Amino acid sequence: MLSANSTVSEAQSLTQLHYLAWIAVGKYFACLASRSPSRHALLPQATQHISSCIVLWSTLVSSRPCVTSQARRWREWAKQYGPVVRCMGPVGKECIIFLSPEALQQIMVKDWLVYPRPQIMRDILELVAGSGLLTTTGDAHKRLRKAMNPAFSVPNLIAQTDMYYEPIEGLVEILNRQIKGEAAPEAGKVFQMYHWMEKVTLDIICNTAFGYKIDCLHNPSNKLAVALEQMLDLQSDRGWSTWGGNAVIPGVAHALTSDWLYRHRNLVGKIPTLRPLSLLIDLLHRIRTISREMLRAKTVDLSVAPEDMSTKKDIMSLMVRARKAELNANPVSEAMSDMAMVDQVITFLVAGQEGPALGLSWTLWLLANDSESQCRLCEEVTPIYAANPRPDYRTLKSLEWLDCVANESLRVLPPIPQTFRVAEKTDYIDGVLVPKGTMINIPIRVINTWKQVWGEDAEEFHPARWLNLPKAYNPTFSQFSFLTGPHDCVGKTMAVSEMKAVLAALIANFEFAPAYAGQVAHPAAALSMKPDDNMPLHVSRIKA
Ligand code: HEM
Repeated sequence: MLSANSTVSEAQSLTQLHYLAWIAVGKYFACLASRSPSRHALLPQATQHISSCIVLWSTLVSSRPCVTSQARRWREWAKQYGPVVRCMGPVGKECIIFLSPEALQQIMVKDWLVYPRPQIMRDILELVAGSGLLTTTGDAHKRLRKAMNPAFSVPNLIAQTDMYYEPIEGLVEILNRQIKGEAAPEAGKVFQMYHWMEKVTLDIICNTAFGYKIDCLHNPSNKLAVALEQMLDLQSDRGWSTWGGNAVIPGVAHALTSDWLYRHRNLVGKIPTLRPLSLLIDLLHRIRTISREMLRAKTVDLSVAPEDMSTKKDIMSLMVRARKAELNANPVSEAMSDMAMVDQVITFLVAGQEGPALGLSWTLWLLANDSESQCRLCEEVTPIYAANPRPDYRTLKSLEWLDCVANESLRVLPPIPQTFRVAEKTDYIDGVLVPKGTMINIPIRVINTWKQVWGEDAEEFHPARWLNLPKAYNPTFSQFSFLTGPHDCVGKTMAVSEMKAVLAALIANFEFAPAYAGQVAHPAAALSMKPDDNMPLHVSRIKA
């Protein structure tokens, strides 16, 4: 076990410290305003909040290269000191990293109610993704998850797979057209692949989650696509430190989505340090307006044509239908309100688009740098694609090498490289005392590349390792990209199936290579791991 000096404070800019001060003041007043039974408990409670904010904040917001090097440092520590790393952060706040399956089982599964997502993380997620699965915990979360699970069941995913293909065919057509338009089409063209993956996955999630065709592949100025793209840019941009810092001040997240602040956003924008906030207010308003329109259209659609209801497989239709059935059976039941439904729309938009876009971009990067694996994938998918360019769920699942490639890419470069939990009571984990209030880092990328499980080449991309798994491999804890337990990723099966459908079509049609000699990856991590350079790759047509 390691007691290390502060790992997080070194890269903080003055601006970020300014926001830390804001958080501290805000959290302190929140505690004062809270209905705490004893005023004497207020100061420790406030200090607890403040220090949690500082640890999480400084981990996520400290400059992006620092996050990457910090992850690398943690990897080194885990290698050197074993599966428990205890770090002393700013203001004496502890953050512990656990890697062993036993510890992860306790935190994520057995005692999941004792280790929720930290409040600061939920505040930020609530702002961008609405109040939903990502932000609730305990009984409220259980109820919501129960309502959502049927939408992600395998029979429903089987029925949905065909909905992926209109956007996928649109993407193949666009890449083909742009390559043909080049002076020397046979030489191919460089594309910013992350941009294209963002578009195709947004089209897919709108289709599968809401039955709503936005076709942002062909309409780059689509209002929703533009707003979501700007929102994701805000996440990894320097603006993050501004809006994230303000979002955790109590009441601010709520205010940012209010009509009043929306009407006065230009005033907010006049204060230079608050300019990203003014953009955020505008984006949140646009996304919420469009989500409300989608929900209204859906509700009308389902009430006008009840006979069509059973044919609609998108997630929102299932939810509207379930709510209707619940209200019919019991008019005074606590069915989800319209506001709550809009929040679910936003949760799925945000969570359901970015993960697959990142997973696909990193997979293409890895394949571009491993021509042997790419060739083998091309040999596997080409005959399938020639027989039927819209392979169904079961066909995609049966492709062995495609499965190896998807698993290995998600293992080596997980779209969400780390997450956090907070201990709500004092207990022992892995024989180590974890005092109440301790921040727990779940270093997904470190877990996925743990040498004790995966061997000396754990950090390298070798899809073939999935054909002959190591003895120490544990199906739940050795590839942790979707976590496990009641808060694991509800969309994991959908995400993998969607990634496979896009990859099969791309690899059957194109060859991917680095955009230039000596190209290196630029992972920029805040909450998710985005390629900082939008992943330029050289794309050429497969020769017949
Ligand atoms: C490759 C793609 C994806 C990856 C790597 C991924 C990863 C994750 C991870 C690591 C979490 C847990 C976060 C935490 O607890 O801190 C999570 C949660 C979640 N994901 Fe995904 N995800 C992906 C795709 C999707 C898709 C396609 C959807 C929906 C359509 C989705 C919806 C959600 C939701 C709603 C949660 C919250 C679950 C809960 O707390 O009950 N994700 N995801």
